[in-house]
Amino acid sequence: MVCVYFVTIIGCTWKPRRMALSGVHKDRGELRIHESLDELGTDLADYIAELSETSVKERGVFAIALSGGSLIGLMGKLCEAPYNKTVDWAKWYIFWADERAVAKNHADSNYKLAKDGLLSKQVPIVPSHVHSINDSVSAEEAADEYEFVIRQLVKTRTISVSDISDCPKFDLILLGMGPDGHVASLFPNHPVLEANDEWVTYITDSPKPPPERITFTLPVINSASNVAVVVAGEGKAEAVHLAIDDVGTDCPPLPARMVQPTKGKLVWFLDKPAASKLEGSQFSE
Ligand SMILES: O=C(O)[C@H](O)[C@@H](O)[C@H](O)[C@H](O)COP(=O)(O)O
Repeated sequence: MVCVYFVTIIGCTWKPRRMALSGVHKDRGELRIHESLDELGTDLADYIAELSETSVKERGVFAIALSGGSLIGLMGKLCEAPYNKTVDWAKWYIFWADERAVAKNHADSNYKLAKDGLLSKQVPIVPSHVHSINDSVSAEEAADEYEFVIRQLVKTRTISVSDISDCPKFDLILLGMGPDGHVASLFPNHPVLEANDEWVTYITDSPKPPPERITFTLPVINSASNVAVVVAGEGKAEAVHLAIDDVGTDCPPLPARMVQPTKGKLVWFLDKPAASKLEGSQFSE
């Protein structure tokens, strides 16, 4: 089905995509607004499969970082035809942009979420390429250890390196966003937003349970070649508006607004309810 929309979003130029409306915001990246979650899932799977192909062609590997939350369910189509057969899974190296400090078999574990929803499906991911975060040490130790692992993989260029800093340059970092505008475990007004020296850090007072978490810092997120923020539902519409529209500088920016890849590409995958408060947006079919 081809949907035609008439939309004006301030600062954007738009073109209809196969199943979505796609536009490039003047400074907040590409916006892809979908009619349904099913369409969003198909577009997301296409996008990840294309980036994987390009990266494997250029570098021989694909270094991808996942988050938790609804993102993993929305990635489900990747494990179905045609992607289960066409994606070069053996070249994937998988990381987590954030993790909760709980056991790997705990219902809150982002690793468990991804394992149950993706990694355990019929896709030939190499187990030694799955770099989960150590669940048997403190959050602080786990963050240090994870950064060390990433440093070793940057040395061997399994993960690329930024041309303008010493930061790792992941081929793709996938983020969800909470209704408060947090991404990974970077929460509004939290000192973790200022962590610039570490690649991976930890918090012990997350406003969203569980309290102890490990997270990539903003410099790492903003050094990636590609960052996708995947957001669905009306409950997040206000945060989407604050993260994308020109809202002035009276209030500190939401963490999601601080996602500004320096040289990489930012893409927002939204459904219509999540996009409903974008300034000047009027959807009509
Ligand atoms: O571990 C986490 O809590 C997540 O990584 C977190 O950053 C998540 O992506 C957002 O909270 C959105 O989650 P939902 O999509 O489920 O709202």
